[in-house]
Amino acid sequence: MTTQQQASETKTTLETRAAAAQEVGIKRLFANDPARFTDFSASAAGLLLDYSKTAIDATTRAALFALAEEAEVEAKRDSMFAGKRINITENRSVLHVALRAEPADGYRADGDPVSAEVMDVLNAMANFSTKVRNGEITGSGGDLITDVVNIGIGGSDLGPVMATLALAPYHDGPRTHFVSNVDGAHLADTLKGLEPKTTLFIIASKTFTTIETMTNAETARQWIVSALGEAAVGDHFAAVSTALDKVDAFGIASDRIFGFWEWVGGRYSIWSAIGLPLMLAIGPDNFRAFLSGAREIDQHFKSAPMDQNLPILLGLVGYWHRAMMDYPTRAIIPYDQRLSRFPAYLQQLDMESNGKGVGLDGKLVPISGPVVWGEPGTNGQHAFFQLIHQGTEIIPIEFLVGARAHEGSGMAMHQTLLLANCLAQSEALMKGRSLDEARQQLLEAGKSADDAERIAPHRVFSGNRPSVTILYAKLDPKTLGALIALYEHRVFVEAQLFGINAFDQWGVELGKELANNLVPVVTGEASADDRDASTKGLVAAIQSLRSA
Ligand SMILES: O=P(O)(O)OC[C@H]1O[C@](O)(CO)[C@@H](O)[C@@H]1O
Repeated sequence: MTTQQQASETKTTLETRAAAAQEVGIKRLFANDPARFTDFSASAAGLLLDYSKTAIDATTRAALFALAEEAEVEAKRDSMFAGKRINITENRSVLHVALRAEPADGYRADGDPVSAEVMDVLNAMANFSTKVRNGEITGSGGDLITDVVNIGIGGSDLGPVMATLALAPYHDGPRTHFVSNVDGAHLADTLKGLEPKTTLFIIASKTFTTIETMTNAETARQWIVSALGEAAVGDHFAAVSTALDKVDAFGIASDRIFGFWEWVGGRYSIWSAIGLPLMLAIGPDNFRAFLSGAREIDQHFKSAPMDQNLPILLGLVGYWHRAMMDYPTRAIIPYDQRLSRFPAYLQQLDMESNGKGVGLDGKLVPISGPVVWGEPGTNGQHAFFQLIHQGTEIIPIEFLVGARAHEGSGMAMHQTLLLANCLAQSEALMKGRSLDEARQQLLEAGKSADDAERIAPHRVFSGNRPSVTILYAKLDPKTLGALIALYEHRVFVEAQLFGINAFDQWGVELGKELANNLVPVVTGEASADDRDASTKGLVAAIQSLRSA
């Protein structure tokens, strides 16, 4: 059979299985296979992935593995790990895995070893963090640094925000704050209650040109200068960037500049010096544990056979739901309050990687990544789970939950209720409630036959709604590292199946260009006459409101 014939057969099989899945549903799969949980789950690096509550059966899974073979997922994975320039539109390697590697792993960016420089930066971060945490490095007046303000946006913000919150139980350093929006409210509200003499700013920007970050950095600089004088700037700023020349121009001392490399994408950079606020909060040892969890997933992704390979399995599940079942979104629902910013983090990781319309060949692609959204459980149950259970749109859910809490036995009931609700939601989505069951329940509750008949249809749950559950023991640094790396590689697997480049982000450019042109229009220095009628009308309305 030729490659084309094989691909065509795989496509036909998957389409047939998708049609069948609409009919057969998920419930029936459990009835037919009592061992379904064992057959459709896999574990690695302390993570258990249960994908049995999806409509994927053995035939479908075999076809998905064939699809991965045809898309050369494993070979392309090996190219990424080998430091090949797989980011073809920016002609760059993609080597965020090198940031959490051990020297012996021997990663090379386009042939050049990278381990030594990675270790140098990690050690410099550890040295700086230790001294800030123990008071050897102080503010300009000798005061202990009690508050760190990270100024960055996108990948220079979302990862540190998410990870710092996720690892709150491990904080034993300065308090951390994060400013990202150019809206003055963000910096103003953050600085309220902070003391210039005990505050350290980290200016985090891969390019050191992002207008939001540079505007916030300049205002923060003025806040320090007006309180402590120009000479104090050096003691109250550090910087993280690849653009070392631009940082130097800002006036930050070289021993407070932590670099990273072009082969680290912004949304893949939490492992780099972008993670400095996290290291300041939890200390170098916990940060290294965080890195080790991600490395464990890297080693697993590189070597595990497909049917045990968590990133490949999760990628195939994602592709099945997006491309074959035609579900436009997926919801990330952590039953872990400290992962409350994980959905927002994954929005950039996933949607800035796979939200593309053009493939590696420069031609339009028929389909690409889903809309990613989510909020923690149990809160989601009191907000949008109505639609998830009874709406006309099917939304695949990805539940994340830890078996153990950080809180002591005095709060054991909290974790029990959290776990019970997480399990109940995925069971309810799969099993649903039939019309007969709804009617019977109403009768048993004392409703008249007429009322039961009238109300029952409203209380039916279709069931057969897919979810996966990722279970871990406890949300500690190693587990968080593994979880993030799992999702990074899952995005990579889906990108190969969509046939797109996951590592550029040209789609963010047009808005930035137009914003720069509109600044003088908003200030009134330039006319809006050549803009479209909507923009013109809005500018006029803004100006009249601003002058009221
Ligand atoms: O770290 P920088 O260069 O300021 O960029 C911030 C963010 O802006 C983007 O370039 C576009 O959103 C992201 O990819 C990046 O994480």
